[in-house]
Amino acid sequence: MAAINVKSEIKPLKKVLLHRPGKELENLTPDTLERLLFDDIPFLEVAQAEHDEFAKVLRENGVEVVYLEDLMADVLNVSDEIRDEFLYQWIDEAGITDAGQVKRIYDFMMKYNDDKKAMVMKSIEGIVYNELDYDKSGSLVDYMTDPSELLVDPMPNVYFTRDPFACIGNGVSVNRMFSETRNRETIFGQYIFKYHPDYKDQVAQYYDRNSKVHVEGGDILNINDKVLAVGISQRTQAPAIELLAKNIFADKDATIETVLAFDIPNNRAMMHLDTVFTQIDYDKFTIHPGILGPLTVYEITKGANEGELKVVKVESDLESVLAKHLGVEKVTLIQCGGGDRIAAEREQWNDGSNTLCIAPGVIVVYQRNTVTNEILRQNGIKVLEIPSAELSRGRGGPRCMSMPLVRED
Ligand SMILES: NC(=[NH2+])NCCC[C@H](N)C(=O)O
Repeated sequence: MAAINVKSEIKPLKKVLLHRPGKELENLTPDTLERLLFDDIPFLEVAQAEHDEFAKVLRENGVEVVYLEDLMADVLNVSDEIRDEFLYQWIDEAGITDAGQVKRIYDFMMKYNDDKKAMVMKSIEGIVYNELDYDKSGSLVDYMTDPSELLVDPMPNVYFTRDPFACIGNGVSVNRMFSETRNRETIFGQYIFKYHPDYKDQVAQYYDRNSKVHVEGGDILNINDKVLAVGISQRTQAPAIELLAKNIFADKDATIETVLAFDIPNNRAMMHLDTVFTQIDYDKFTIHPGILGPLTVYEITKGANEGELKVVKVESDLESVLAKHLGVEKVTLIQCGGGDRIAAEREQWNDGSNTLCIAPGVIVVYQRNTVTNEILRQNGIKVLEIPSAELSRGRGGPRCMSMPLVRED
């Protein structure tokens, strides 16, 4: 099978990419929460235990779990040139411009040279100024920097591996993110798909992280081998969807014929398409009641001439659009929180609609969404619960915390 193969949201999951949260979470402070897109500071030990449970449930159900930090360590072990290219790019994108500081950070990171995984984890964790060895007497910049300050920001959202890049068919979209903090995460995607021996020269690339417009993986849903759905959301812009569609259509090997752009509300509770609905079976979805009702969807196909698009606006409802494109008579939409507004809003906030489907009718969910989980069971879905007191503080659920690399066809 191809190195990347993801042509649905529900077919048996064979291989998935995760990141086990590390000390980057301990570099969150009340002042940085908003900028770093967290709502609270998770207790690391418990978050890690919860995450290990997530990986365990996946493995027990036949899924191969690979970690971003291991793939990146392999990449940095390929050659010293690649390692240096990464380190300097990572330092640059952390906003370090002073040549003296660049050198000190580089030298500091090279202490991890014998343990590339530790180097990767440190690059995610961030660096406090006083961790570096330095002699202030040579630099005004150093005198003016508070030693207890974070010189390099942490990347606390890396455990949401769904977003910085996204597998589409046999290719990948290496994204340009909505926020500066998350844009640094896409460096990992760039290096893994360019240099990792398992992926190098084998994976079509449908988006460039240097693009000016943003798209995030949480908005990208592989409906089937012919149809891709993308949310127009807080995180994903219309011009980015056009670019993505053009690049996919230009790939002779890609099977996708239609890109559906769903116009969803632009707010944090519904930041991505996958925070409002996820597919859980051939004809079933969990959804946030907030998007029920009339919905505008744009059907994008190839235009008359090479490189052009045809866009048709469809005013419809979610059920009809999904049924049409899935080729089923009817789809069942299972509402987060049932019919109860307070339960719906609470459980939606804790990612009750953000499930990871590992086989038709089998999903991984957060245990805390008790109302929604019970309703899912009543609908015949096999619900695998994972603990979620700490992981949920980052506002992402099992789908956000995973990037499928291979699903069965
Ligand atoms: N696919 C998702 N819904 N991801 C959720 C990501 C949450 C993350 N804290 C952010 O704000 O970016």
